[in-house]
Amino acid sequence: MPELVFFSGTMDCGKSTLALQIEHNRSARGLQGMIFARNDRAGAGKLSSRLGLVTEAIEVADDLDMYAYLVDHLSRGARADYVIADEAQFLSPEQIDQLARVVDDLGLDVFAFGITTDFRSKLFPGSQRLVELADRVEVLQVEALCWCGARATHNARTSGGEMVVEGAQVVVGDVNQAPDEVGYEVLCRRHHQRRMTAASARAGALSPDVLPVDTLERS
Ligand SMILES: Nc1ncnc2c1ncn2[C@@H]1O[C@H](COP(=O)(O)OP(=O)(O)O)[C@@H](O)[C@H]1O
Ligand SMILES: Cc1cn([C@H]2C[C@H](O)[C@@H](COP(=O)(O)O)O2)c(=O)[nH]c1=O
Repeated sequence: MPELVFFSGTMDCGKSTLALQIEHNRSARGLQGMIFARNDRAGAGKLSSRLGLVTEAIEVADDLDMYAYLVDHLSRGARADYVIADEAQFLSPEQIDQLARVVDDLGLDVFAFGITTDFRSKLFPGSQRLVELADRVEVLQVEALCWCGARATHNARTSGGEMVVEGAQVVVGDVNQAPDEVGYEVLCRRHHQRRMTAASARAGALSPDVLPVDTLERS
């Protein structure tokens, strides 16, 4: 049975790498994928991984009907055996419905990859719809880690190393940015709730006025 699968995780946990591996394994067996992406850091029309691999993709615009696009592609005699959608958190709920229809009406597997929550730990609308509709939600097995060593479960947006909680939901960016730039850092829930990034924890540990993290966490 074809499926809609949502591979979800924090930033930097290997989602795009897995998307490229699925694409590689299937195309090595002669299958033809339709690859969609939106707002990839490598630029429009790309699906890229931090491991350095990149492939061409259809850039999903706000008004793209993904189901109609596939129907048109197939009716022109072109092939599509499966669908990959990276950065799926940026798709609209309507576009996720279209992907579900691709599974149900066209009989294709759809593999969607994305982060579930934003920097304020609120669901992206596209991810919410994926959780509602997916046949399976798969959490990636390689754990991204918080600076404290715990499994990272949340995405923080940082400015000058400090966590920020105000701003637009969508700001394309990366982890490990220079400290003076807006970037992202993955954290465990405890440190996301306490707004403690690696930089602020380090600063706290250096300040004689601040209790060590261990003491804070026992209180
Ligand atoms: N130099 C490296 N050596 C080994 N693995 C790396 C290296 N750089 C990045 N990675 C791996 O790549 C992962 C990020 O992959 P990527 O597919 O870009 O993540 P995502 O799409 O989830 O943001 C990291 O979690 C890490 O496992
Ligand atoms: C948390 C959060 C992230 N983003 C952006 C930042 C990146 O461009 C992508 C995530 O890409 P990745 O391949 O999973 O690293 O999402 C955003 O726009 N808003 C946020 O709150």
